[in-house]
Amino acid sequence: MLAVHFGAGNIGRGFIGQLLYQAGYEVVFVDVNTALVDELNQRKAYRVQLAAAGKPESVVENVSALQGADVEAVAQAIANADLVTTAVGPHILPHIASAIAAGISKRLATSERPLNVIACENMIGGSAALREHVYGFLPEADRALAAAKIGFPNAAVDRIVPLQQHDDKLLVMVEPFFEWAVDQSQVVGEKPQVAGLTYVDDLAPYIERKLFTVNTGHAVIAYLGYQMGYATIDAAIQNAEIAKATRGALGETSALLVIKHGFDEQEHQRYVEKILERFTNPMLSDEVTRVGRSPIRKLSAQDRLVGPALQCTRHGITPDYLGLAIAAALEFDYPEDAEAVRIQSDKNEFGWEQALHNCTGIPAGHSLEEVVRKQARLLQEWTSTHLRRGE
Ligand SMILES: NC(=O)C1=CN([C@@H]2O[C@H](COP(=O)(O)OP(=O)(O)OC[C@H]3O[C@@H](n4cnc5c(N)ncnc54)[C@H](O)[C@@H]3O)[C@@H](O)[C@H]2O)C=CC1
Ligand SMILES: O=P(O)(O)OC[C@H]1O[C@](O)(CO)[C@@H](O)[C@@H]1O
Repeated sequence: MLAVHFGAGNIGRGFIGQLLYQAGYEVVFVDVNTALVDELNQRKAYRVQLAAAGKPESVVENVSALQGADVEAVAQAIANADLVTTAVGPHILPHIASAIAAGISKRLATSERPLNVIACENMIGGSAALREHVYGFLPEADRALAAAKIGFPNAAVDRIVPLQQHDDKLLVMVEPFFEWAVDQSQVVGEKPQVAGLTYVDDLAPYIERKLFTVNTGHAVIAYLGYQMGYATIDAAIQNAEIAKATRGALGETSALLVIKHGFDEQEHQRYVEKILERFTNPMLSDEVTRVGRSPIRKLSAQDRLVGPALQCTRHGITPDYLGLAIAAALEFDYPEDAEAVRIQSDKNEFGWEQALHNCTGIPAGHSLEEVVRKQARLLQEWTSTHLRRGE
């Protein structure tokens, strides 16, 4: 069995590639990082280490890699594949679409075998979004055939894989926990059998539970932690005020999720506690600047902060703590993050309110705007007085 996986990065190697290998797939990675592609082709294997006592390791074998620019080779691999997956980042999906379309056209010309393409990204409707991009490159004649033979089931993926800094370029350290849920209603042909992959009828509750708990909680810690001078998530969450704000924000999203999806309150609270415990893992050493990366994406109306905050206001829940994190995200001035730099320059050029509207799409006069404004003042007090670490 052959799987083509776009993105040989942290999640690609540390999660999806590992599970596919364990399920018996030969995995061909596609990446634009030449050093990574060369190393994978030279060694045909890499190590995955668990961030747990004793750092247990396993080896992923039977792997190789293609350069993303080699569209002909990538298309040929897709034509032969049994499964295609991605973990490149939401903003990269449009850039891999033409190669996937070329592969689909090649495949449809010679075979009737169904194929599923699963985007494993932190976004709602990732595979559906990729499908739109791919269809933009498919010739008219292939679209009807593709609709019957090529599935794009949406997925939710959860495993914390921080930035890697090892002498061994391929080694990847991951947390023990993982969850991969796929919408089975969109699968064509036989469902790929991968241990650790769970098929669900309705993905919405899974992805919202994950995005509005793991990613919301993480974002709250990252943006408040950055403001208060912490380098890593596990250090930041030790701060009592940050811990309180994180629990507060997850209290707001929990109330929303329980109303929206009918989750059992106690069971959901156990899920929240498990997530909070994952954030404290000192072996992950996960930088707040990684977790806070791309703040414009993270502040967008559907994403982990503004998404639940807007929905909270519609359900009578005041999103004070989410508002605090939104205010902190607007202050994330990490110079190596292009989106952070853009927000700061927008604030300078157009003012705080306009920058808030530009990033979040919160309509002028919306009650959430007032909540964020109030929390921005609170944040200023925090950071200018006793809470900035080391002062
Ligand atoms: N790291 C984590 O803990 C988790 C990440 N995710 C999601 O997984 C996705 C990937 O994240 P990471 O693995 O952390 O990022 P990463 O930066 O480690 O990996 C992304 C890889 O994609 C490659 N890439 C970039 N442009 C490409 C192109 N045009 N064609 C092929 N490959 C290309 C990069 O060279 C890199 O190797 C994101 O959507 C992220 O939100 C989801 C759950 C957990
Ligand atoms: O990968 P993104 O969307 O930039 O956000 C970082 C977040 O995603 C994760 O990498 C994985 O869920 C988390 O560690 C963090 O909440």
